[in-house]
Amino acid sequence: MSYTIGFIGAGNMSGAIIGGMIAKGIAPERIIASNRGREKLDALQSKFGIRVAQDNLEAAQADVVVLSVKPQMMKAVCEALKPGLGHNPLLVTVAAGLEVSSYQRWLGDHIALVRCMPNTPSLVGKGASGLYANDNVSAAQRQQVEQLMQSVGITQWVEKESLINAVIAVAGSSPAYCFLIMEAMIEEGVRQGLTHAVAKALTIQALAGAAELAAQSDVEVDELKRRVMSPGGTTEQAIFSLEDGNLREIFSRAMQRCANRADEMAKQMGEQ
Ligand SMILES: NC(=O)C1=CN([C@@H]2O[C@H](COP(=O)(O)OP(=O)(O)OC[C@H]3O[C@@H](n4cnc5c(N)ncnc54)[C@H](O)[C@@H]3O)[C@@H](O)[C@H]2O)C=CC1
Ligand SMILES: O=C(O)[C@@H]1CCC=N1
Repeated sequence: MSYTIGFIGAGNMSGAIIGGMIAKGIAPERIIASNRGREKLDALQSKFGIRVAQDNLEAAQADVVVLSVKPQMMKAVCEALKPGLGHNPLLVTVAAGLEVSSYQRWLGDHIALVRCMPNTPSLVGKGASGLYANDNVSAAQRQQVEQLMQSVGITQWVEKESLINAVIAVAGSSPAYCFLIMEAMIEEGVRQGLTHAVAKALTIQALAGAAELAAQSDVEVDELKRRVMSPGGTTEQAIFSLEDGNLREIFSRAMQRCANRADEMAKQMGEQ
């Protein structure tokens, strides 16, 4: 793999993907990034040794161009990039709630575009990305983006664009749900007398261990849950309490709001 990768926008998500790629051994000189301010670019350059561009058009000369600005900025960024995309690179957008049709309106119907919905654990090689390709993306380009994103975690293709919103709810946004759960567990551990450091270390390892066990196990997660719940023991009291509190419904509502927001953003920005 020797093609070059340009990142337009060097914020949290680009930083996570770039960091993950470098950790996986992708040569830093193959990566070039642009950003509105210098500070984040300088930080990425000194941390990872990647190349930084003077402007977006320079980063867009790469073979694969990752569009990673906030959705609200995307139209202006794309319109300014358009004259510099004559080499017809593979475009990969990580923006939530912006549909292929919008990019085609801004950049032309011919563009080869993959919508990728990654998440920040990409930084530590544990990313989970959903991918959707428009009809102009060749089989070789599909492989290219898959290989790229698999350098920072797992990938799953979805064959209907609307399913990207479900991917946001399940994977793009979900690290934040997990951090909230961690916060709540650490707070209660401290209330019960542990130091913050001890509660934090145990919480993180318990959740990471549970995730690893689920990943390596050939039984469903409900069975893994059952194996912790000794009848008449402690765990079932906690699980009963969470079920009584309608945790499933809480998650269902939260994830619906997440996906609905992506839908709403697509409608708002699709009109631009
Ligand atoms: N943060 C996350 O966990 C995830 C974010 N995303 C998507 O990634 C995209 C970027 O999000 P974040 O990295 O979180 O935001 P961010 O705000 O950290 O990064 C965006 C970067 O774009 C730069 N920027 C703004 N206008 C620009 C312009 N005209 N030209 C060049 N750079 C410009 C900003 O200075 C900033 O550094 C969004 O579209 C978001 O939907 C997708 C999945 C997960
Ligand atoms: O909150 C957001 O809109 C972005 C998309 C998925 C994660 N962060």
